[in-house]
Amino acid sequence: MAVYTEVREDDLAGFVRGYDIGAHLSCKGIAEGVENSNFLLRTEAGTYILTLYEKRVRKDDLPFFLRLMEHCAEHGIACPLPLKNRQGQILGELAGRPAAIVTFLDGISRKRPAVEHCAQVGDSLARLHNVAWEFPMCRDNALSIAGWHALAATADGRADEVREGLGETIRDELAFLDAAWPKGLPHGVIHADLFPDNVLFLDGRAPGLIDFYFACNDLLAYDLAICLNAWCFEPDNSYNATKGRALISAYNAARPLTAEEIAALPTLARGSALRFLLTRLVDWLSVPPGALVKPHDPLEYWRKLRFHQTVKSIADYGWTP
Ligand SMILES: Nc1ncnc2c1ncn2[C@@H]1O[C@H](COP(=O)(O)OP(=O)(O)OP(=O)(O)O)[C@@H](O)[C@H]1O
Ligand SMILES: N[C@@H](CCO)C(=O)O
Repeated sequence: MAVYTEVREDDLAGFVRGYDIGAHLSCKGIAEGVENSNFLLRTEAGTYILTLYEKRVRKDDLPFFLRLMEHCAEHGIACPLPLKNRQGQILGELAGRPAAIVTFLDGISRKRPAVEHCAQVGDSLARLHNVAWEFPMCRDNALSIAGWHALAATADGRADEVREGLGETIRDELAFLDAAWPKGLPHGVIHADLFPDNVLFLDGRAPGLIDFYFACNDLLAYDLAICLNAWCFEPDNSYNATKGRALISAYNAARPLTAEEIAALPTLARGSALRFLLTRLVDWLSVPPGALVKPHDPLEYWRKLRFHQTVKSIADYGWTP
């Protein structure tokens, strides 16, 4: 359930009056998502998403996320466009929280993506990178290699509660990545969380991309590695090379990978697997007994990591240049 902040009817009406979208007709909490409070807002002018940003999102980062969505939407990416209020601002305040209204995207997310969905995501990710290249603002990735050490320290001593030997695996992998992490690859703005629940498919148009709240500046091919992990494994954790080929080849067609990126992909995939293993592990260990929120399984990413540790080159992902 992702409605943490309740909004009083009169506060909502006042907030909506600040925009040129007519009076509000209904406003319903959205159950999906875990970070922020999201509402489906219907007004006389149409349907929108109202988001109240909760504690995990730093207020200082919000202009980056919202301006990035605006930049991408204005450059042809199917993503939410933040609305400007009557003062020309895209960020306001409601019920004591920073709040924004963005356009609603039609479409449905695919829990079990097919090969064609992987191809569409590869294409959309590359187009996003091409367009975000010119975005003038910057935000460091707090969840890149330096951040993984901090996360590992947070879970220190307790990883083995989840699986025996997990603590040692994490330490060894960090040591490997410290030595092997590539330098000098093309970098720019990345989405950094383009999982199936953040992509809305609709026949006849490019998929809609949402949830830009991890976006940051980092290696572009690292974003592809995140998608490889999120889209190309089956529920039994086996890697699907047909999906991998579709994803990488569609990405490469819209933004050709450099030889250095191709060589680095297995290392980037290991880093990405470790990143989600660590954030999931920290969340898993911090859930109080009896809590309603069901955290994501960290071991899913431990299994993915083990697969990437066996990969010799990009050909093992089903694609060759
Ligand atoms: N612009 C949009 N158009 C249509 N639906 C949207 C839009 N934005 C959000 N949603 C819906 O709201 C849900 C939650 O949104 P979002 O993923 O941004 O939330 P979150 O709290 O940041 O979640 P998390 O980080 O856990 O994925 C989405 O799964 C989707 O169903
Ligand atoms: N996509 C992340 C959750 C944060 O949005 C995960 O699956 O671990």
